[in-house]
Amino acid sequence: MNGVVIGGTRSGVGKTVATLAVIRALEAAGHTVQPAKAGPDFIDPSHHTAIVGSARGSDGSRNHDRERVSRTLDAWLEGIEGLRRNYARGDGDICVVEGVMGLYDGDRSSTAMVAETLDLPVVLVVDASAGMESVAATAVGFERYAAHAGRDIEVAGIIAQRAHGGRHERGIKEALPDDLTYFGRIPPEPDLEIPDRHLGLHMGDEAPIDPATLDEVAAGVRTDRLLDIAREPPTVDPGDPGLAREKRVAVARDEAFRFVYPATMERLRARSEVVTFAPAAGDDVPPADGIYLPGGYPELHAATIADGPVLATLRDRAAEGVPILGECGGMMALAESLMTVDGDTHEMAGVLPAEIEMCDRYQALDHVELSARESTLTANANGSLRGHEFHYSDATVGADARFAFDVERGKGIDGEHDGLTEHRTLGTYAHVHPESTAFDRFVDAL
Ligand SMILES: NC(=O)CC[C@H](N)C(=O)O
Repeated sequence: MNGVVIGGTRSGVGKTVATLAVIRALEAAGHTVQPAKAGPDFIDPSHHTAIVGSARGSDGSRNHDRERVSRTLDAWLEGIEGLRRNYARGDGDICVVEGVMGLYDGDRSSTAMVAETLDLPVVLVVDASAGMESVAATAVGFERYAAHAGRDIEVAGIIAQRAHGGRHERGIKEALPDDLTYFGRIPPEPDLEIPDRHLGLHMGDEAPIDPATLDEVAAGVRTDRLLDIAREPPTVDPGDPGLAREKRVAVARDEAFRFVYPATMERLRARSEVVTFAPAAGDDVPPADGIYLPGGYPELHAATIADGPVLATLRDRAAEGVPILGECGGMMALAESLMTVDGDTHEMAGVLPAEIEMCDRYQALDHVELSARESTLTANANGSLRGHEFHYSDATVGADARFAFDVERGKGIDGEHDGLTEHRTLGTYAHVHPESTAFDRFVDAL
């Protein structure tokens, strides 16, 4: 699958909207697009997933008929081979990879590292709202910096963000040197703003950009030029399809539990039967050999979750020794209590000895590395596990708390440990990527 990387000069330059416009433009031209996101974030990919597959070809037909979930590409979490495998499992004739932060930012997995690992060309999104020739100068700087940074990447050209048509656009195009291609512009347009909340933008299904507006914007993207530069990464075996599906895993999936890497679902589905349930809609946990509670926003649905049947069932299953994994928001539901920013305290499942309190700012936001202390559910061949933490909540743990991990980098639950464990239940602030193999261990432990 050919691909391109949409990199930015900085965070907040408009990469997500540019990426959505590129996806939409390529689909309108008849292509089947696999979206992807550099870095561990769950939110931007939800916007890709919400928009992909919704464009219609010029004959009015849909280009494909199934949901195409945006893939997470992180060189540090997945490793070089893992990242290439994850890419290779994508589905489409072209992959559009949205970068993270500025092109070179991030010492463990920058957009530039992802582009280099996959040998994909970079299209740079440059803010053109207050510049013309300077837009070109910025692009030249980003191109030249690759050699200085020792990154073997090609900055192929730019998308001008917040650029008007006519004189403004002409000025930018004329200023670009021959080796930088103009791939189009995104107009200054207030309807393209995606609303924020704690942890980032609203999710794609909650705050969709009006598709008609996006289509107008997509008309400014030069798909012919993008297709010219798109190329294929080094080939890699996409990995084994998995074992027999003897076991059943129940996965919470709703507005409260929504931070799930597609690779995680694939890994679970390849090795077990997956049933989903929606605690925020009042669902109970279906019968299963193991339970996975991903992160999300349980604090926004705490009263509904507390009133429903799910917490009592989690408590019973945990005591029966059913393996349960809760990541961040999932761990919060397994804790004793959850206090929201309004000061309301809700009782949670009470499996793990922690009281959770929502704060009004980030308590952690970074990659994490954990080493296993005692656990059947975790750790790869090196005894370490890589993940990502981002949350506003803080946990106060009881003196009797038992932890599965020491924190090698990051914050974990108390600054030194992560992975509260009781019975065969594990709660982490880390979101683990399946390429760091925790999920194989989890499924094996069923
Ligand atoms: N990453 C998550 O699952 C976040 C959980 C919760 N919304 C918090 O901010 O703490």
